[in-house]
Amino acid sequence: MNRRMGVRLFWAVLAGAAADLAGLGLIAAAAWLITRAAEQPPLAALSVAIVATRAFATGKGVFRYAERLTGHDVALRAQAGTRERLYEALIPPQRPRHGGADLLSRMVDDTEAVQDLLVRCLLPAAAAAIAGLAAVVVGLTILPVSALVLVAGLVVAGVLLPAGTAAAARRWSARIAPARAALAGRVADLVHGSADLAAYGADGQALDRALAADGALAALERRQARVHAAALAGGTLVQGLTVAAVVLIAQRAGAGSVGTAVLALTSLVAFEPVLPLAAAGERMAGITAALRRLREIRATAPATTEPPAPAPRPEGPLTVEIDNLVVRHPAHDGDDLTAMGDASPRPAPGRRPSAPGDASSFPSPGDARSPDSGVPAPGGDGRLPQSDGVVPQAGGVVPPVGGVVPPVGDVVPPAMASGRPALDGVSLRLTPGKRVAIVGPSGAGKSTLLAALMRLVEPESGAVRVNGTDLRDLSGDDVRTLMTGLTQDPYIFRASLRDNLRLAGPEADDERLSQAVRDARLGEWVERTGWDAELGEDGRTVSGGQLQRLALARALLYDPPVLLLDEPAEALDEEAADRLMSDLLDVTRERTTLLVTHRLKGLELVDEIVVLEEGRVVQRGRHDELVSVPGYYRDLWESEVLTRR
Ligand SMILES: Nc1ncnc2c1ncn2[C@@H]1O[C@H](COP(=O)(O)OP(=O)(O)OP(=O)(O)O)[C@@H](O)[C@H]1O
Repeated sequence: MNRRMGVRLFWAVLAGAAADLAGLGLIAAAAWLITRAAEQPPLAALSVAIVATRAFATGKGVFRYAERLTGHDVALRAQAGTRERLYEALIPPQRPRHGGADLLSRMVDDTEAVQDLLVRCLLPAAAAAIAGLAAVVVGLTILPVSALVLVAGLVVAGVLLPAGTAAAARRWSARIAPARAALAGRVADLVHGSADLAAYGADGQALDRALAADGALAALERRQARVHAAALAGGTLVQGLTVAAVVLIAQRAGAGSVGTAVLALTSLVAFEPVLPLAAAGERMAGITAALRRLREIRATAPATTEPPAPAPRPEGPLTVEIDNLVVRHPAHDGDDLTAMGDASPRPAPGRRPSAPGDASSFPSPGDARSPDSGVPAPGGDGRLPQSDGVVPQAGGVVPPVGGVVPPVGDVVPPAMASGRPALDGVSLRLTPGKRVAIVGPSGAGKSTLLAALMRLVEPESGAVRVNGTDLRDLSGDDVRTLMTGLTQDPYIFRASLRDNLRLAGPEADDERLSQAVRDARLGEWVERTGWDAELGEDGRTVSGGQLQRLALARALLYDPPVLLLDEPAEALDEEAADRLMSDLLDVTRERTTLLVTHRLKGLELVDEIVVLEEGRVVQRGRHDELVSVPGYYRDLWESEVLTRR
């Protein structure tokens, strides 16, 4: 917290304490006034008390207003600052350790905890301490022994009870938080997976599971609410007992009716700001947990390290040299997203689970590729599945809720399981205008190579250089200005078609936009749909093929010096995919391009084909050379020719 915030907080505490003191003064003055008036003294003897009562009554309202204003001002500023720091922490490429629902709840609920910490805990506690102290001082001046009783009561209600509720809440939240996370995961599954659940008739089961999670959470919360009610009742009981004790002591000590009334009412009012502290203690447990979760996110190390003084961005025609590159993905600790019912956004419509002939696009760093579970190919012949776009599923098994259907067919064992690097000594040279295609079975490391080029993963050894400058010396943003393209699971925003495209070219005029959609073979659809048509969130109103082409149009519009394309024809039917690939090879002529693909048709036009297997280059050359020698490429080519017949 900076100095300015500290000063604001100080004023808020002062205003809160002044309001409580005014309340105390009001009761004390009123009590004195009423009891003294009963003795019928001359009016002049009451005038000070009358003025004081008025002043305290007005002051209480004014100070309370000032406290609310300054307190909320500080709290909202602190919350905004926390959100800002959280967003900043999320900007650099990171391993996605948290599911979408979890992250959203951290961004909304956990940052609100900062507001509660100030408004519901720290400010009231500070104000209550000052008011309590003042009440004790009043007691000390009238009857010191009554002040001791008051101190005891205030300590029980203001310290012991809140400590007890905080401890109980910690115990409860240890049980409630997982139950809440389980419910959030189930609900996210229902929302994002509704189409799949309906398709496999699994919606009833999923709904039952969500209802069971809801029931479990409700039962825990009911029990917690009982503890909460007991704590509140306990506070009121302590208040009553303390006041009764003070009255008894005052009477026994012969404090007189005025003194007794002042002591009793002062004690009663001193508890007013103290009693809510039991609830604050309970909230405190949730707040500390929320702050810990926020720190956890902020402490997550970025996937790559930015250089302290980035080198200038290389200009002109670019030559990219990949030199003996080794990349190893970090092991995932703890967050098993699929097992937890990962609530991350569903794959784009039309996307299928990773399967042979169907690579998912290049990953965000740390993307846990659960599809690559190493399920062996039926018959182990490494053949491609039929190319009608239907992915065979093992025995027609209903996909696990929140999980992924295991792929069948041509996959290499996951790098994680075998401890091998995802890329193991890959070298490649991309000169200006050269087009290179990367092919290989699922899990071979193709997407990892593109991620390394976009500086989304850190190489273990080797280097990627652009015009001689190591990517590690450039800022990540600069690298992604030079080399980018069709990303993994492209996202379509809830915005017009034009705005969705403009994301990649805010300055682009209509002609450039039209050219990009024509190049992505989307012209007809755009004409039919209209540039101003609103597209749904996550592309829910467009087909898988349209989404893919729209993303491709975006990449073409951005027009980076080195164009990276990860399975641009994914999710298209064979005819459309062939057309798209042929157009793509047309528009990328003379453009430095790295193309990851499982479709070999048209690759005779590229300058070099690199075959990756288990992170290593196993074949490289031109199409004609590769089909003339036995190996993965020729097998793939033959199976493609067979399936086209
Ligand atoms: N974020 C990650 N964390 C851990 N392992 C990963 C991660 N991303 C990929 N891997 C592993 O690295 C290896 C290469 O994965 P990569 O996604 O690069 O393969 P790919 O050839 O692009 O596969 P596909 O064709 O299915 O997209 C695989 O074994 C995969 O399990």
